Amino acid sequence: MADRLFVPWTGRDDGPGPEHARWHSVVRGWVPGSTLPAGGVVMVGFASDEGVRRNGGRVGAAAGPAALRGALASLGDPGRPVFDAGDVVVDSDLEGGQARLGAVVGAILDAGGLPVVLGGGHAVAYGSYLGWAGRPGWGVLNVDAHFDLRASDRATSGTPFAQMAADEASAGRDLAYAVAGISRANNTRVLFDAAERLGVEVLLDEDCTPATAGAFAEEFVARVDSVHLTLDLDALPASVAPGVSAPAGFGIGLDCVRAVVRAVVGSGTLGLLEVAELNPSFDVDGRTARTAARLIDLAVRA
Ligand SMILES: N=CN[C@@H](CCC(=O)O)C(=O)O
Ligand SMILES: [Mn+2]
Ligand SMILES: [Mn+2]
Repeated sequence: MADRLFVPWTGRDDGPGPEHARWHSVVRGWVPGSTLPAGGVVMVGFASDEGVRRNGGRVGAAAGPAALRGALASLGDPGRPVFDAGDVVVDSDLEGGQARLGAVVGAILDAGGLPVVLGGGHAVAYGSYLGWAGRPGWGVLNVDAHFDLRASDRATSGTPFAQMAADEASAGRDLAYAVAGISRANNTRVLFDAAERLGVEVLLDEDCTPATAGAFAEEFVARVDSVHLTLDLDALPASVAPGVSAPAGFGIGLDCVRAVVRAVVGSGTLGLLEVAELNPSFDVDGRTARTAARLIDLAVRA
């Protein structure tokens, strides 16, 4: 399937002039290989739910990037240059899509930009990783009810961090991976064992408060130079984020997720922001998309 180029955004229009500016009026198209101004943010969508399908989940996340753009569009001007590189569109060739996403992310990093990756099922994370793999000092901080460390002979939405760990091990490195929001009940012993074997730092959902989540993120950022921050929306309570494949029975408070985002942004180590698992077909009144849009806005607002 052909990838989608930038399409100009639309949204509420209160009149001309910078005082009325919103995301939709300031976002510009961006093509890999071109330059970026200082502080440039580049969004790229990963329109894919093939990994969710392979993982036995509820498909629909391929429509996530469009819903995220729709929810961002009418928020006020974020105050820094924002660009949109369009969507990597994936059919059954998930691996090909991940490779294409990696190439776009790598080009954004080469241009000095901050990639903001709009998922897509959580298989998006391995595609983003392919963009930073081999660059020194990177690590991945996941906010998720699930480890996504499944052993499998092919990529799914449940395998991205196992794939990263395997690639890093092949290159003689350890993957710096921490995850906040883990549900003890929704991950089997096999997955906890895999996490322990890989030295993954874990903060359970039941232990998350804004203070513990913020401190957990601060500890992680202290040991890396650049953070791939990936937000799986199923970490949030189902009432806040119904629009996902696997809604949470408990979930962690939005204030905990905000504490993580603030800690990473405040440390100056945010290297890549990613939102995963938005499934608009299960959303209620766009609340999951709106929440995700505010988290993106929180992370990039000047
Ligand atoms: N991204 C995938 N995450 C979960 C899905 C769990 C579920 O569907 O219950 C996983 O594989 O563990
Ligand atoms: Mn996940
Ligand atoms: Mn999850």
